[in-house]
Amino acid sequence: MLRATDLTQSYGSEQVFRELSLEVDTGEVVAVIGPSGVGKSTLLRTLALALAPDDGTVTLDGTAAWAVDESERLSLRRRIGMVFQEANLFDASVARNVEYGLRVRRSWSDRLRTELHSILSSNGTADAVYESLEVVELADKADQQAGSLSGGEAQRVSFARALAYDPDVLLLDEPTSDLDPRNTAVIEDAIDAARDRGIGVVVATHDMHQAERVADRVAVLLGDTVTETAPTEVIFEDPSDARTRKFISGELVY
Ligand SMILES: Nc1ncnc2c1ncn2[C@@H]1O[C@H](COP(=O)(O)OP(=O)(O)OP(=O)(O)O)[C@@H](O)[C@H]1O
Repeated sequence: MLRATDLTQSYGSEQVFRELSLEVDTGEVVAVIGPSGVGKSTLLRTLALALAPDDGTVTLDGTAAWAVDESERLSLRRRIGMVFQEANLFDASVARNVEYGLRVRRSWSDRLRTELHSILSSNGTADAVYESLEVVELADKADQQAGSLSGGEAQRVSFARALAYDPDVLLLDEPTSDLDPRNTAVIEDAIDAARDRGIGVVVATHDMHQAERVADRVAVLLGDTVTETAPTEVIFEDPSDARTRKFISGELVY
């Protein structure tokens, strides 16, 4: 569904990666693993259409994002949700924060506005808000102020907001890097739930165990490109690329 082909990306004269290809299908979880600073965040921002690649294409359902005009690209971008390493919540209730995902979506078109109007209850809180909060096991905190949450809970709310946004593709940039095992497990279950909803998920993580737990396929980003992409068990049990093998076995590879 989301397909990146032969991407090259730089900041000024500093090339981050070259000729990198990656795709994620409906209802599939792809993990991108690689050492710190290798370019995982840059790749996700490129897939999110927030950064134009120097070269290569990003297509969503066959539409090449950088070959269409800006308004069409914006509508492609709106089908992509993102969760960052740090939660970024407003000074409002948990429910309002999640509802924001719906509101953003609602502002897109009159058709959607009409559809969402029908699911919004009289006090302006949608069932979808609670459904999303249930996925991250926080429905009981819907009325609590976001500022009173722990860091892990706040990150779970960010995830719920991304789900309420109802994206076709969800990009997760180190979503659990600051979290304890309990909060990490909730987020990983939520990744499963996203997959069950048919969302294509790309998760960048430096945690190989996490990749092993959540991903259907793994792409290994080493040096300046993806050395190997394969089903998760192949990457961890029988990778074909020598550099992938070294990285998986814990050797430092840059
Ligand atoms: N906005 C920017 N301007 C210039 N250079 C940048 C910018 N963002 C990232 N870089 C550089 O690009 C390279 C890749 O960074 P990126 O954040 O994509 O890597 P990463 O794999 O996500 O790292 P980490 O796992 O530590 O978050 C790094 O050398 C970084 O310093």
